[in-house]
Amino acid sequence: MEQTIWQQEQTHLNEISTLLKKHIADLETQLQKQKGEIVEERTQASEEFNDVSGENAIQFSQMLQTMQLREREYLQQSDQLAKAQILYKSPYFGRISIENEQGENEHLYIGLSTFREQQTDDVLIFDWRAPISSLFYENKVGMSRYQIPNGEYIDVLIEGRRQYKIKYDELLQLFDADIYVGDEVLQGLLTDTAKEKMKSIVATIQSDQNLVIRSSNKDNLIVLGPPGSGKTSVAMQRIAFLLYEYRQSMNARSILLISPSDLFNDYISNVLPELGEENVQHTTYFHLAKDVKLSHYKIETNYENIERLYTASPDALASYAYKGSHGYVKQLLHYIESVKKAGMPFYNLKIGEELFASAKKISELFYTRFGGLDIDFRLKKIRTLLLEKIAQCKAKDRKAFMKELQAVTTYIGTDKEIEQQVNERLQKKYGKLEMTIQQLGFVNLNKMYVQSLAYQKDDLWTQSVSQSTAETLKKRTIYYEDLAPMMYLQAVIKGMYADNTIKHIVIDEIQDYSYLQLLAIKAMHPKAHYTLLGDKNQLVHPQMKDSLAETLAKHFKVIELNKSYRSTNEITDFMSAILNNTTTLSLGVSGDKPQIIQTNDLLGKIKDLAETQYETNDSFVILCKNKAACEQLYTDLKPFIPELQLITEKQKVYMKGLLIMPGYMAKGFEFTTVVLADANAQAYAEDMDAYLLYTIASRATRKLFLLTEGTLPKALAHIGEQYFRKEVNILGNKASNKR
Ligand SMILES: Nc1ncnc2c1ncn2[C@@H]1O[C@H](COP(=O)(O)OP(=O)(O)OP(=O)(O)O)[C@@H](O)[C@H]1O
Repeated sequence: MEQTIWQQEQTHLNEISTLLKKHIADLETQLQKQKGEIVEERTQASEEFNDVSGENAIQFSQMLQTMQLREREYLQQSDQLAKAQILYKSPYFGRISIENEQGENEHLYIGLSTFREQQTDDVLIFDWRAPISSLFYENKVGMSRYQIPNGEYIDVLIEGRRQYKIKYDELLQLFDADIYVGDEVLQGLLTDTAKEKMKSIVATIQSDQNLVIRSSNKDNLIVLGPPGSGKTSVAMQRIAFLLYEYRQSMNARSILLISPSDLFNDYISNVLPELGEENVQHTTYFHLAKDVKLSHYKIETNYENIERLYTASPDALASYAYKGSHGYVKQLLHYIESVKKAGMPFYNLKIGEELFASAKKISELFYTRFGGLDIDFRLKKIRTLLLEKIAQCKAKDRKAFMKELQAVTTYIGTDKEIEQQVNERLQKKYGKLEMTIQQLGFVNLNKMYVQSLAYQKDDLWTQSVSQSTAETLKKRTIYYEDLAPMMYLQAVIKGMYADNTIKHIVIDEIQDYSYLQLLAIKAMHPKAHYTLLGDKNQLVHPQMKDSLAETLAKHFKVIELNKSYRSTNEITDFMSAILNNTTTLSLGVSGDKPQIIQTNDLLGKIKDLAETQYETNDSFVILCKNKAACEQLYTDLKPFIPELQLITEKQKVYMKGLLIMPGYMAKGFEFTTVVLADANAQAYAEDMDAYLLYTIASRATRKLFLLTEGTLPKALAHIGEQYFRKEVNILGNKASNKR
C-alpha cells in the first residue's frame, strides 16, 4: 500500500516535472526569438530615424510604443521563466485533498508559484499565496473555509493533507499530516541549522503565522512574539504575500522594509528571491535621515548611541529618556501648534555679508500675508517670493556682469564663452542661497527643536537640556535621540519629503523604536500601512523602555505568536528562566543544557570551545557586552584562533564562521553556538541588562556557553540549577570540576 502511494506520487511528480521542463524550454525559445526581434527593431529604428522631426516624428513615436510593448512582454516572460526555473527545482511541497462542489475528490498541489497546463489552462500547482492554498496551512482536516478576494468565504471539506520533500523530479519524503504543529517536515527543517542566510519558511508556515501573513494590506498590525517565534520570517513571507495579492496595485518599490542594520538587511536578502520575488526596498532608520536631507550632519548611529550611554552621566541618560518620552512628544506637538500663531524662528538670508532677506521680514510674511494657510504652504509661498526676488537680482547682475566683461579690451572669449562666465559668476553668487531657499532652509529648524525642548516644561533642567542640545547641533552633530524630533520637524514643518509611493512599511525589532520615531516615519510616508514586529523583552538598548505596542494598541491590530522554533528546548527554557518568562512554548529539538563555566583562564577556555565545538561552515559567535571588550578579546584570541573575525558596524555582508561582536549587535541573528565571554556581575550590573542577557541567550540554536571569571550577574545567578550544567575550570586545579 505504502509502495503504491509512493509510486503514484512519483509518477505524478514525473509528469509535472516533464511539463515544467517543456514549459521552460518553450519559454526559452520564445524569449530567444523575441530578443532577436527586439535587437532587429532597435537597429532598424536607429537606422531609419536618425532624423525624428516632422512626419518622421509621428512614425517614430508609433514605433517606439510598439517597441516598448514588446520589451515589456519580454520582461514579463523572463519573469515567468525565472519562476518556472525555481519551481522546477522543487515543484511543490504540499497537497490538500478536498471534496469539490460535485462531490468528487480533488487533489490540489501547492508550490512557490502557479503552474498551469498550457493547453487546458488547468491549475497543476497552486501558488502558496492563492486563497485556496490557505487551507493547507490550517492545522486540521474536516470542514474548513477560505476567503476569496471579494470577502466571501467558501466552505470546503478537507479530506487529507500531504507534505513532500522534493528535489527536481525526485521524491525524497512524503507524509500525511493532519495536525500541523510539530510535524516531521518542520522538525526536519529545525534540525537543519547550517543556514547561510535566512531561508523562507513557506513549506512549514504555522496557522498563527499564516494569519499574520495573509492579513489585508489595510490592516495595521503589531506582531509580538518571543525570540525565535518567526517574526522576521513572517515579515518576509507577508511581503511576498502582499506582492502577490496586490500585484495590480503594488510592486517591490511600493514596500519598504526597515530593519536594524545593513548587516541584517543582507542576512534576510535571500528570502524574497528564493520565493521568486524581487527584493523590496530595504533601509534602516539611520539611513532615513538622508531622505529628509539631514545627511550633512554627523549623525550618531544606534550602536554608537548604545556605547555612549553605557558610560554616560546620569544627566545624559535623563536627557535621552526625556527626548524619547511621550510627554515630550505631546509637548512637541503643542509647540508646533503654537508656532502657527507666533514664535517661528527664521534665519537672516545673506549673500556674503549683504542681507538679502531679514528673519523679521520673512516672519512678517509668514504671520501676516500668508497667516491663514498651513505652515508648509506659508513657507512655500515665501519660497516663491524669495525665488522671484533672486531672479530679479540675477537679471540685474547679469546685465552688469555682461557689461563689465564686454568692456574688457583684450580677447576673453566668444560671446557664448562670455555668457558662460557670467553664468558661473551668478551661480557662485546666488547658487547656495537659491538652494537654501529651494529647501525651505530659511526656517531655523535647529532652533525650533531646541525651543520645543523647553516649551511648557521650562525649568532649570530642561533649559540645560535645551542649551546642550543647541551646542551639539551647532557642531553639526545629531545624537541618535535627536534624530527623531529633527526628522519629524523637517518632514512636518516643510511638508516636502513625503514619499507617497510607499504603500506598506514593515518594521522589524519595533521595540527599539520610540513613538516619535514612528511618527517621523509616518510623516515621511503618509500613504503607508504598517506591519510592525517585535518583542518587548528583547531590549538591548540601555535606556529603551518599550511601550510602543501599548501606545499603538488602539490603532493597530495586535497579534501574538507564542511558540519558538529557533533553539533547542533546553536553551529556550534557560532563556525563559532569565526573565521568569514561562509563556514561551518551544517547538525546537532536544539538545544539551546550556553551560555556565567559571574560569580563571578565559582565553584558554574560549580557545578550547572553538576547537571542540566549532565545525567548518558552522556559525560560532563570541559575545561581550561592549565594543571595547570585544576588541580586546579579539586581539588576545586572534593568535590562537586565526579564522576569528571581529564584526563591527561597518560590516555589511553577512557571514558564518568564527565571529566576535557585542551582544547588542547580535540581535535578530542566530548562531549554532553562542559563547558569552563576560558573564560577570560587573559587566551586567543594571536591571535592564537582564533583557540584554535574555536576547543574547536566545541567539543560540544548539549550544550556549556562559563564561564567568567571578560572580554571575543577578539575572543569571537566580536561575534554577535544573536549567544548566555547571563547570568550574580553575587553572591550578588538576581536573575541572563538572557536574
Ligand atoms: N513555521 C516555521 N517553519 C520552520 N522554521 C521556522 C518557522 N518559523 C520560524 N522558523 C525558524 O525559526 C528561526 C527564528 O525565526 P525568526 O528569526 O523569524 O524569529 P524572530 O521571532 O524574528 O526571532 P527574534 O525575535 O529572536 O529575532 C529561524 O531559523 C526560522 O527559519
